[in-house]
Amino acid sequence: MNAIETKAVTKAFNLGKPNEVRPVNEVSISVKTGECVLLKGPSGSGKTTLLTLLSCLSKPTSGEYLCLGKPVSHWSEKFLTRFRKDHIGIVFQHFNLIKGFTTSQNIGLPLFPLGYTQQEIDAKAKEAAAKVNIDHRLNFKVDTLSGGELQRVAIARALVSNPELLFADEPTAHLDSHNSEGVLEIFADLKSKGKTILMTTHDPIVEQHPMIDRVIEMRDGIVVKH
Ligand SMILES: Nc1ncnc2c1ncn2[C@@H]1O[C@H](COP(=O)(O)OP(=O)(O)OP(=O)(O)O)[C@@H](O)[C@H]1O
Repeated sequence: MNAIETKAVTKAFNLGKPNEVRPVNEVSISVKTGECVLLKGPSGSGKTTLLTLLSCLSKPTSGEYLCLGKPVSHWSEKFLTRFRKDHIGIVFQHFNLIKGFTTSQNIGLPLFPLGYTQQEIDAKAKEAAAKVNIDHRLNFKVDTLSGGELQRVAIARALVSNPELLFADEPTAHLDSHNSEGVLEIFADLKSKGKTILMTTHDPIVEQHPMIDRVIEMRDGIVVKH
């Protein structure tokens, strides 16, 4: 089964205006359940925009997206948000953590709408933090953490709800080689448990990792290798 399937998906900004751009232009790709796929391409080629669409954070301007077999491109924001919380984990390029909140609170955020008690949320946040070696900072406000620590908090938050689909935008960008290897081990372990992973990277350590099944390459909003 395909976890991800897009049919001529386009994302346009400033539609119909002189400054219209199409960072994603009629992209048709598929990713099978359990695959680990790397999304590559030069800066500005549309990788983050495509990742944002695939992770159900935005809707395509045209085309169709089937996520875990569901026609999500036709859904309302409300359904899309619920679907994302139930099934999708996202590691953002710029982390998107909440300042003033602790590591534990940030990691636990995706669990709030899912009906867990505060005790359960704290326990799951601690477990996810331990996986990426950030459990010694659970009660620190994220404002005080280093770039590499913030990246690990962002990864723990993506893992905390045990999602079937994991999207990661440059997940090792701010990590030293030891922590990069650690993150890749976690991703490899998730893959061995049947999770589907799609990530962007410019990091050769990621590109050469044996868990990568396939590379999708983008140029100027178009998929040039699939
Ligand atoms: N909201 C927006 N409005 C207008 N243009 C946008 C918007 N979002 C993205 N773009 C443009 O789309 C293009 C692709 O951006 P995107 O961030 O997807 O590229 P990328 O391949 O992820 O780049 P990088 O490797 O540098 O992160 C860029 O030229 C960007 O300026």
